[in-house]
Amino acid sequence: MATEPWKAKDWFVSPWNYADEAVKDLNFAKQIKVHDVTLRDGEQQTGVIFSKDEKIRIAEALAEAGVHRIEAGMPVVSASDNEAIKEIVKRNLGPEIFAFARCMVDDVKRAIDTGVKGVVMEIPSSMHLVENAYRWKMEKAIETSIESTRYAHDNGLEVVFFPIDFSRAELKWAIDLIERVGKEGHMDAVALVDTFGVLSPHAARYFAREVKKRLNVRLEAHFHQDFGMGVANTIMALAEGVEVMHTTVLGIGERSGNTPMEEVVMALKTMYGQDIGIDTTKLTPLANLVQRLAGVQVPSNKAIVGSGLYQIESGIIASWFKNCGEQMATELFPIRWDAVGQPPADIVMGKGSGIDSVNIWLQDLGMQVSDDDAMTVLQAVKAYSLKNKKMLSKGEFRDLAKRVLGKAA
Ligand SMILES: CC(=O)SCCNC(=O)CCNC(=O)[C@H](O)C(C)(C)COP(=O)(O)OP(=O)(O)OC[C@H]1O[C@@H](n2cnc3c(N)ncnc32)[C@H](O)[C@@H]1OP(=O)(O)O
Ligand SMILES: O=C(O)CCC(=O)C(=O)O
Repeated sequence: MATEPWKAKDWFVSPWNYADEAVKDLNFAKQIKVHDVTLRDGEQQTGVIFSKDEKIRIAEALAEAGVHRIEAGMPVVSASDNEAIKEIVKRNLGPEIFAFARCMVDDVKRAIDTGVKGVVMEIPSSMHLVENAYRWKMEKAIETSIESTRYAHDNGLEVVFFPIDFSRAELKWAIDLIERVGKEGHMDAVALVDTFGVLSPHAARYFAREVKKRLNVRLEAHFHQDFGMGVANTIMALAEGVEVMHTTVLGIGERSGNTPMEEVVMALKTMYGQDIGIDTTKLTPLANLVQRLAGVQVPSNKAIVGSGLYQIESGIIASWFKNCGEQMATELFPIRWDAVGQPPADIVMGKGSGIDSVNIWLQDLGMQVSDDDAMTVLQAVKAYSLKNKKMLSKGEFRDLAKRVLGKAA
């Protein structure tokens, strides 16, 4: 590892992330893999609908970014999903392709028919959800899990067992049941599932540790964002040796969504020294593609991929940028724009602008003005921005500057 891994060409994070005392209990797996669920759980975000072709386009972009595994969908949801999964398998894009299924032999048959390598198999696992939401007896959940996971395995599929609401179940009891399904049925991996995003980071470590003690299979983290904890929880689980993280592009997904891939990937790389092999320069183009095809609004300040992250309005920051230049851009941005495929930093003009911003824009227009005139323009910019509740375009700035300085437009 580099001697100062917190400060590299492309990033500058806190040195404390690497302090011996801070890292002593972190036990990351040698190879951490991304299992992308944008095409299944991501599409479960209300109102998000991907056509077959859109799913294929997203799968291609995920493959280009180096995602290790794609959950391409649930065949029973629609004929279009079924066809999309088949086509994604056929294209042999690079990542392993999995399908999602209920713990039902019929669902597994549909997965087999698509040609996928593996299947993520869901079953409710908390007593309250089984009784209240499914109105089943627990024994039914166990029997159908055993029968269907065995069927999947016997037919050549890799099985990731997916206990819905695992994080709200009585832990020891749930592990006992899962152990039984593993013995009498089959599982190659178990997902630590926080269906309702109700796990805290300290409990995520405990969760991973307790399951790891008892189940000798690969563990995978599937966390939701109801309290915004998905990223922290995923990293804490990975720090306990969990090998696979389930994420979506932009964190789209059911309710407040899933763990956003771009955030975990960049946090792992910069704050934990874990490069998991994703081409991070593809993160913003991938996010832009998914945003467009999903038709969702993404806040401009969204971590890593937001459209406004490298726009500098605040005058003080604009002065920092003037002094640091592109060379020392990580003094004011924790990650360089090109490392995540963002456009270069840009000074924009608005109510928060300062004198350096105005002088830079005036210079760009070829206007040499006195300090007093620059101040007059700055005050006019602030008034204009406040009145119109917007930033100024280059054209608006030029017209305003010429008007207040008494020059012909
Ligand atoms: C926490 C979450 O994320 S929930 C979101 C889950 N994802 C989705 O719902 C994806 C979109 N859903 C759909 O397209 C449809 O709901 C489908 C195709 C999945 C199912 O179709 P539906 O018309 O709702 O139900 P369908 O009648 O086919 O199946 C219901 C049966 O599945 C059984 N079932 C439900 N979940 C499971 C499971 N995990 N394992 C085994 N059986 C299950 C039910 O008990 C019921 O059985 P029964 O007919 O013997 O009573
Ligand atoms: O129930 C399902 O179909 C999906 C469940 C899920 O993604 C979750 O529990 O987080």
